[in-house]
Amino acid sequence: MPVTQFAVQDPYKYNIGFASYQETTAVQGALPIGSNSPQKPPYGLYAEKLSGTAFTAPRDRNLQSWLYRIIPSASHADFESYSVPSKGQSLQGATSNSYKFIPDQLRFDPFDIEESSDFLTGRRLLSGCGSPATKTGIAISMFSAGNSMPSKQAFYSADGDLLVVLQHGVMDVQTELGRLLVRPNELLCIPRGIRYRVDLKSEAIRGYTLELFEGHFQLPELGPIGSNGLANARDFQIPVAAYEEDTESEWSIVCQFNEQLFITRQEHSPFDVVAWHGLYYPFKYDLGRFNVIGSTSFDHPDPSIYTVLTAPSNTPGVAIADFVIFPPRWLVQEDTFRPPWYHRNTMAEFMGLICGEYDAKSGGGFQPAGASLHNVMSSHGPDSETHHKASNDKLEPKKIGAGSMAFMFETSLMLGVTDWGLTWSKKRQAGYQKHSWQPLKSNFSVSEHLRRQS
Ligand SMILES: O=C(O)Cc1cc(O)ccc1O
Ligand SMILES: [Fe+2]
Repeated sequence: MPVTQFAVQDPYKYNIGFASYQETTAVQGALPIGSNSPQKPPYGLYAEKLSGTAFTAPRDRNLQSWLYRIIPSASHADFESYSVPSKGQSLQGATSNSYKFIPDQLRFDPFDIEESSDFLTGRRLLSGCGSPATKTGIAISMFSAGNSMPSKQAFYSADGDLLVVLQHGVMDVQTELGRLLVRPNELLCIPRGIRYRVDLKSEAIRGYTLELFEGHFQLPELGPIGSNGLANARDFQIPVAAYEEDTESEWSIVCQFNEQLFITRQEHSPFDVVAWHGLYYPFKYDLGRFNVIGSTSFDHPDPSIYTVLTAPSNTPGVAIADFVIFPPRWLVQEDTFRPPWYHRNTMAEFMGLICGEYDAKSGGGFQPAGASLHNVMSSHGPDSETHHKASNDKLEPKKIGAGSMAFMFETSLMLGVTDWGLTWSKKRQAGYQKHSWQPLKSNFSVSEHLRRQS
């Protein structure tokens, strides 16, 4: 069900279309026509280019935007090192250097909401691989907040694109390129470098983030599915230009650079972009609009049919990160064990739950705001209870996952876990593997099988 049914209405206007060329202006005539950097841009604005790819990237991957702003972003003081005041482990305290790479299947209880935090100070690195300095890999964090970011503060990350999966609350996100309201079941993507701030439109927020240090997300190919299906390009929403004129107050800009934070100050709002055009911009997508495709005959398909976005590696068909969802859907397969099969995967699978119950893990151990990690080649699948039930269920058409939305960050990389995840957060479930799979008993009996066949 689309999030538009959600109680909090979205006051903002959007343009639409994944990877579609945009032009938007908050003041008529602010966009130069036919050129990008005229000698004198309209209204005395400064032209500034924002590159999301190398200038020379192939046309079909090239992401650039032209911003027309009141003061260039270059006008600021020196950067200084910055530590976030936080009770938990700060971004600086947990970096990729401290990852533990372990094969254990991991599951986490719902992560707490840290009321005293804001979106910036409330991010806790949980898992990842690679390094922003070499533009390789990803990082997965939990975030929670009970406060808006301080007024006159903005944040940007030089490390990579940020995918936000909001699990609770409502976020009002002011970006250089315009404003977005984000509610649970909506996905937000803020590309590398774009300045933004997060105000709360609810008492608290909580969710998951994926930082992509390399490349960008794109829609998966549809192949034989044809020209529509899964996440349709039309359903991606892009902010329209919205600026504030403030060349008096002191603003602080916090920057994440190679997992460290820096701060600089300037006497003008970073949200002064009056007009922009290009292909590099933030967007949001309502997961309720996902068009689910599935098997109408037999067998459980690979979860890749539920891919919303993929960030490809240089190896064809292999992703640095896929964002996959498990929306409500009908199961109709005949003579089929319908939950996911037992499997070992060369990709690592990090899962989270926005709401409801994940059909493959019903026993209550995988809860909204919790998580699981099944690393490279770590065996997993239905727990013994789910197996027993699904092997004996009557195979009628059945709607599963009503009111539920589970998701998976799937990556070709091995995922390390921070000490915050393993111990400090106190959310790692003891005995996950023991309770899920060790109770599985042998059902092997040749004579019983032959008896049933005769
Ligand atoms: O492990 C999981 O729950 C995720 C998953 C779901 C599915 O339908 C098939 C494979 C898979 O890894
Ligand atoms: Fe899996």
